[in-house]
Amino acid sequence: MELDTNLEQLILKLYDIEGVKFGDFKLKSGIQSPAYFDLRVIVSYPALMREVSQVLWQVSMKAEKFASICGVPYTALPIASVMSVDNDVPMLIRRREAKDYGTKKMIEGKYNAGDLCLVVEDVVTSGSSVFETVQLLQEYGLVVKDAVVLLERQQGGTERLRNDGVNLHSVITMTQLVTVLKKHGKIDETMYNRVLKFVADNRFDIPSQPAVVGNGDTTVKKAKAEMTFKERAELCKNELGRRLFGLMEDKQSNLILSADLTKSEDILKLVDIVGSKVCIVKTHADIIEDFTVDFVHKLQDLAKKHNFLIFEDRKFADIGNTVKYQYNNGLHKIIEWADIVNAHSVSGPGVIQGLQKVGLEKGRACLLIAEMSSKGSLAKGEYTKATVDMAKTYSEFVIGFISQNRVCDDQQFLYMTPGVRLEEGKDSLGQQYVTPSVAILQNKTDLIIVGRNIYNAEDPLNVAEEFRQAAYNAYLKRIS
Ligand SMILES: O=c1ccn([C@@H]2O[C@H](COP(=O)(O)O)[C@@H](O)[C@H]2O)c(=O)[nH]1
Repeated sequence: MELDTNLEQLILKLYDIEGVKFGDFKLKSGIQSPAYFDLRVIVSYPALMREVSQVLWQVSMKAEKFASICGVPYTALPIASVMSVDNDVPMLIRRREAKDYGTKKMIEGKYNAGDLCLVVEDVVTSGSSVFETVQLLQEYGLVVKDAVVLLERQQGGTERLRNDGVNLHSVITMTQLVTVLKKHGKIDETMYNRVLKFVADNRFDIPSQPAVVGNGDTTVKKAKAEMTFKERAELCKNELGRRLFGLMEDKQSNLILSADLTKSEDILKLVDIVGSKVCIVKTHADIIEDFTVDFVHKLQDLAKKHNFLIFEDRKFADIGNTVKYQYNNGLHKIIEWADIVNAHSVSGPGVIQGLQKVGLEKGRACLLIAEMSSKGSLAKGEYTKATVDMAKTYSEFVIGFISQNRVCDDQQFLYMTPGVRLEEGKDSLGQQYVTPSVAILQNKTDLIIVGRNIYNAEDPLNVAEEFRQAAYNAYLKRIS
């Protein structure tokens, strides 16, 4: 569809302020994209901010009459504020994290249960950010039927939201954007085609056919896209793995606490606080300054009390004979207390053979590191594929992967994702973060691993509960 001149001018302005860029960009999902949008920059251009708010307001006229509007944090927050003030419509603020004092409300502002609220967003790709906000508003009794977005990337967001009962009204589509920029000589034909191909090749479509998953004895048993954790337990060849699948569903938790503290007392205190919210507690024994057998016993007592498994994130990576000793002997005697350990596949299958030689008879299980969350990780492509093949060969002991994505379509395995925070971002040492919904809904992994965001929180219990809900609700949504 052709755009009117005002929208053409708006697109050119967004390009001029570098809100829209072309080249090679790594998206939060790890995918390489030829186009990148950073509309946060609009706050530095008040006239453009007003223009964007006005076009979004115009498109909101297609929505059912609403009582309030709510911007998806953060970029759409100031946009929604301008729409609210200019059009005298009340606004609600969605918090990213609950305050640990006062009301602890995640939605701020005045509203009544049953009020219709319009959601405002700057860019939609899969629709997951809009949907997270919709879900939260619904939890507070609000009703959402419509959302408006400045730029729809045409990667399936509109369809996914429609499937969730939300009509998305967009001002500009990706096709319209690149058509205008090509027409005005801002991008050439090659980039135009690259972007459109990227969009077509990277859609987050709702599965319309029953998925054909796995092979041989792990084939899906019923005509639906995704099996439940309990159903998948039946496919798992390791008893501890089966227990974990069941535990996740019984406890309604696919949250792993990464208890990366250096004093045993601090770890035990933290684990006792959040133990009821997690299905696994992950340790790094070699960072604990006062590691003792007594600490291990206390941790095991807490595991019984709160019903979670213990995962020592040892990342074995040597030849089979050496890892066998590292697992069984030494100061930490990991085999004695860790239900689960993990290994890099870099040294070949010998690492699994060495570990399973001592681990299997004790009822232990192992994860392979198929991908890492850190920037520049070499665990990708052929390495990841070879890791998956190894896991399939040793699936009596290997119950899944540490990975950022569902690295294979085999539902006997569990996919566990580190680098998860309530907001996307990174730390200063290469760690990269996605949100629980990106991990579970978009990248289709099963469990999230969270460290600093929980143990550094003033109220770890509250934050752990927030992660638990976000991750488990995302799983429920995926299987529904
Ligand atoms: O690819 C990987 C593999 C392991 N980790 C571990 O997970 C936690 C993450 O901690 P945050 O504080 O939430 O960043 C940590 O123990 C890492 O060693 C990972 O981050 N990425």
